Amino acid sequence: MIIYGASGHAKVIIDIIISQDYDSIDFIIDDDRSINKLLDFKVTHDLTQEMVDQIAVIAIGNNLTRKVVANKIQRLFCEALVHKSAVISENTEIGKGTVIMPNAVINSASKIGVHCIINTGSVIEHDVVIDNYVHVSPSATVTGNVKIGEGSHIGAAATIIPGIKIGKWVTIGAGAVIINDIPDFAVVVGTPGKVIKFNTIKNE
Ligand SMILES: CC(=O)SCCNC(=O)CCNC(=O)[C@H](O)C(C)(C)COP(=O)(O)OP(=O)(O)OC[C@H]1O[C@@H](n2cnc3c(N)ncnc32)[C@H](O)[C@@H]1OP(=O)(O)O
Repeated sequence: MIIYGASGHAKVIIDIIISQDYDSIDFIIDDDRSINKLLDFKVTHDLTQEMVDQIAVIAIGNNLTRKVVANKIQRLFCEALVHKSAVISENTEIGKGTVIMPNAVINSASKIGVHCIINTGSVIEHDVVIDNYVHVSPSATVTGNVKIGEGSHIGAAATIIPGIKIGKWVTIGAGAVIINDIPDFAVVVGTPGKVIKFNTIKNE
């Protein structure tokens, strides 16, 4: 397997891979030539012929950058990587390249897109629909029947009450409690959550 991005996020992905004995970590690749090592792994900077048939995961925390890289490299991406301590209903759909961190819970009939991050200890309740490139941060709670649009970031320990629709490329601040639908690109903080500004996302 190839890990794209020698980041802190990559370190957690390495733990997931080791926790499940999924596959060996064959290469870690990063554009930044000043990074030569991540934990005990060598970091390389150029794609070589021997990497061509390797499945890949993108270890980049920024949602837009993850989307740009996924579209650019057009590789065969791995099935969802799930830490062994995560609890996932069998009645879920989870897209390729998505990573599920330790102690996350995903309940029945939820659907999660490609290249998402479902971070440590977060809860995705039943019948939730999460679009591609979303990040649900540590300890966030997404309750039943919530929908989250592409590229949105749900901050650490935020709570979204049932049935709410979060637009695309939204940022929900850490600790916010979301009780109303949120428009595309909004940045929302507080309890109850209020829109304070809008993200400018180019080339989404
Ligand atoms: C494994 C990992 O580490 S995953 C990483 C998870 N990351 C997170 O959860 C981070 C979530 N990000 C936040 O909460 C950020 O504060 C954001 C994105 C909401 C806002 O960040 P910025 O755009 O830089 O806004 P900025 O810091 O200038 O704050 C703007 C205003 O909102 C307030 N504010 C910012 N964040 C919050 C928050 N979480 N809750 C309440 N108020 C907040 C600020 O106090 C400020 O108020 P003021 O204008 O009255 O002074």
